[in-house]
Amino acid sequence: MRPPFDPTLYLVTDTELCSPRPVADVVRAAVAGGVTAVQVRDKHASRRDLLALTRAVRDALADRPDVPVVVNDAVDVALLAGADGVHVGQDDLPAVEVRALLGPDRLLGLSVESADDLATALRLPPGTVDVVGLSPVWATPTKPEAGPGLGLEAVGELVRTAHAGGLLAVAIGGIDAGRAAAAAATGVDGVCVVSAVCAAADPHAAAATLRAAISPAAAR
Ligand SMILES: Cc1ncc(COP(=O)(O)OP(=O)(O)O)c(N)n1
Ligand SMILES: Cc1ncsc1CCOP(=O)(O)O
Ligand SMILES: [Mg+2]
Repeated sequence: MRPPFDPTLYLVTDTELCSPRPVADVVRAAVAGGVTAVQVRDKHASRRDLLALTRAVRDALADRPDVPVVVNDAVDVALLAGADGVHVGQDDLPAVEVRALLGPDRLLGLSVESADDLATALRLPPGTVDVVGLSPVWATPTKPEAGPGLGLEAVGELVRTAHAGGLLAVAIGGIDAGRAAAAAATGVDGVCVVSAVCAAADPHAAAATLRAAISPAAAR
């Protein structure tokens, strides 16, 4: 059985943007502010360092078992760290093979950059993928190679198709406090942020502001 997964406010970490603060400290503050899921992402870390980073984040959330920790790209690290799942993109290991390594009890996220990507994801064996990351909603300096944004209308269409196929959908790319409500209004199950929290002077306050923008009634 998969762990509970509430992606309402999904933090994807960036070690450089968190610096000089330890990533685990930023994550802990952001979760206290309303982040509901965390993805450990460090494109410059060795596998060894990514493993240590993931363990540090898990330890920092030891009292928050309700907040899943997902590893970006590295299924080996996710398994070794006992993480709740892994997120892969179109150029990473194929989702079916990652699922075979992960087993049935962990979450698998897959990036979707087009209607074709989504159609391919929906043809995978049932239970392969849990959530698609619609990417990017807006162009973003955090990942310039992600290219131009899909736009809100296209994201809304992808969300409807993902839901019809039984998948959760989250939106990522260029989402900040000013855009979070519009991104959430597409019908996504959650919004993902990197710089809006990792580069914030006060990650707790940044998360609380995002959370209030996304789900005003549920805001703490
Ligand atoms: C939730 C979520 N969606 C999309 C991405 C992007 O993944 P990918 O395309 O593999 O790019 P990198 O993050 O590996 O640079 C994501 N990480 N999370
Ligand atoms: C990892 C990733 N995948 C698509 S866009 C992106 C980065 C999003 O960063 P930000 O929230 O700072 O725009
Ligand atoms: Mg990737």
